[in-house]
Amino acid sequence: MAPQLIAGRYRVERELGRGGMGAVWLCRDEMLGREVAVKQIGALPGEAADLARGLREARSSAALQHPNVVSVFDAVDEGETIWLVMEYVPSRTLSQLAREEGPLDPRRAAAIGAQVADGLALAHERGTVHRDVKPGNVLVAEGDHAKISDFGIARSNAADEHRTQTGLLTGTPAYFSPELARGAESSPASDVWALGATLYAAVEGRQPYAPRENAIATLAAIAQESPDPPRRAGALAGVIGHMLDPDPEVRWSMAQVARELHDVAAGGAGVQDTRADDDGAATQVFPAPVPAAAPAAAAAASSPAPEPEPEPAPEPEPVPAPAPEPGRERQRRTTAGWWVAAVIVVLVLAIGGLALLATTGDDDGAPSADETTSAPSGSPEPTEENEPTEETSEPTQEATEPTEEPDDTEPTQGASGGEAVGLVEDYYAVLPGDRDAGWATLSPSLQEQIGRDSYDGFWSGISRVEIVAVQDVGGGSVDVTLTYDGGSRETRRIDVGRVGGELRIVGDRVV
Ligand SMILES: Nc1ncnc2c1ncn2[C@@H]1O[C@H](COP(=O)(O)OP(=O)(O)OP(=O)(O)O)[C@@H](O)[C@H]1O
Repeated sequence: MAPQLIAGRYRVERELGRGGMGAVWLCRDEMLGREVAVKQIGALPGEAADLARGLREARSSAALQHPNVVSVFDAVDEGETIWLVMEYVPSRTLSQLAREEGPLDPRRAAAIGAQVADGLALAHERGTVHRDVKPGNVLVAEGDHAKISDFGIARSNAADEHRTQTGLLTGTPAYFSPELARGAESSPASDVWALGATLYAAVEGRQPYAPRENAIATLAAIAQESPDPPRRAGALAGVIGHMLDPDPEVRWSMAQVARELHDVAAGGAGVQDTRADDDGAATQVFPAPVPAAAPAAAAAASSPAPEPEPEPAPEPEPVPAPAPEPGRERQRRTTAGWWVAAVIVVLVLAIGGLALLATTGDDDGAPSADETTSAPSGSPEPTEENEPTEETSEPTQEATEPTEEPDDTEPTQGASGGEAVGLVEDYYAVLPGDRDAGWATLSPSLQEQIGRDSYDGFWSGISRVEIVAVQDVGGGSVDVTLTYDGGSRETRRIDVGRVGGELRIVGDRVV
């Protein structure tokens, strides 16, 4: 039965939804006169102490103020029940969105993912791991403003992880990384995997690992096999590939993920996923299709996410990898042997006294409670029927990418090689610190293509950019090789011209 007044202060207005741990209520905070979302967390058998510790950490996560993180205002302990008081976000979860609208356009998914990655990157910087990143925990509000929720079960890095004191395993198996599935502790890298799996599900309309008969079988599959390469991810494919790197040591950091997602969201062509397999051969597990005409966005220089075409278009096919085919990595992991599954089973039985508590809210594609108004699903795994269908129209990259044709609405005159090199050096010298100055270096039509929000979003995730090499390639164009934050490196072709007599950057793409 619905409570009426929680903690003597929060007046219940209606139920917002239910997850594996309990209900979430829309309440009015009578003290502060504002609406809040209050989540009920039932104590698990023998877990009171652990829960209390988790809640202390939830309180400390209230200090995590970020526009893309659902704020936690309070945690109220009322004996058997604990209430988490959060910012109310009128929204749909990402899983609801995908279910209602079909698989997302890759650039839209990248834009949502970039915001979530921004929030998670800050959490990681502060030493907090989310531990339950999944589509059901991504709240998407008006204008696709995304927030990651459920930091309530997050723990600081030092704390006990997915395994609780009595051995219950918390989290959502479908979004477990391979190392977690093998029994490792959660880490920032496992959050990166989970966000990769979340974006995969958003664009593909299915989870990276098809639901199995039970959670342990799902974990075994994750531990042993690579997911099928995404087929609809377009420019997002390479980023997802890096996020789903089976090796947590090599997997990108959340900060790098954020940067790359902003770039794709802003129209960038995306990265190739070229990682070496055991033979040292480059294996494109998830190649990013790069249409010949794609202009690629610039360090933010790119067009905003195009609107999806109304007409269905054929699915973009992954670019064939040169030598070893995408299935190779999958095969290598599969042949690692069934012992992995056995280890998982033994581990779970040993630590858990048979208990495996897997949160299974709408994250897995199951209908959310606010759609079904039913009790939380007792089914350990979601059903395929609840996944977004694949029939939904998906614009091809070719259809949605802006072309490289010069913008004839903006008369430009060429620049000399020296002028172009000088302008590019000046441009990167002011970034990322002075975004206004950087922005002013772009021609008006490039500014219009990119959008100031995307530009700021891209550069706000970077603390240092350095020019490694710069080369005049003629015609007012310059190839510049950059490193971001001393890590990721890319080469961009920057086109410079005179607009109204002033030197400006008129084009930019990854080469
Ligand atoms: N801060 C919030 N503002 C608005 N709605 C929310 C908020 N938090 C949760 N909800 C709604 O309540 C539903 C249930 O949330 P909850 O966090 O319990 O689900 P879950 O993440 O699927 O479950 P679990 O806790 O098992 O991971 C969500 O699907 C969402 O629709």
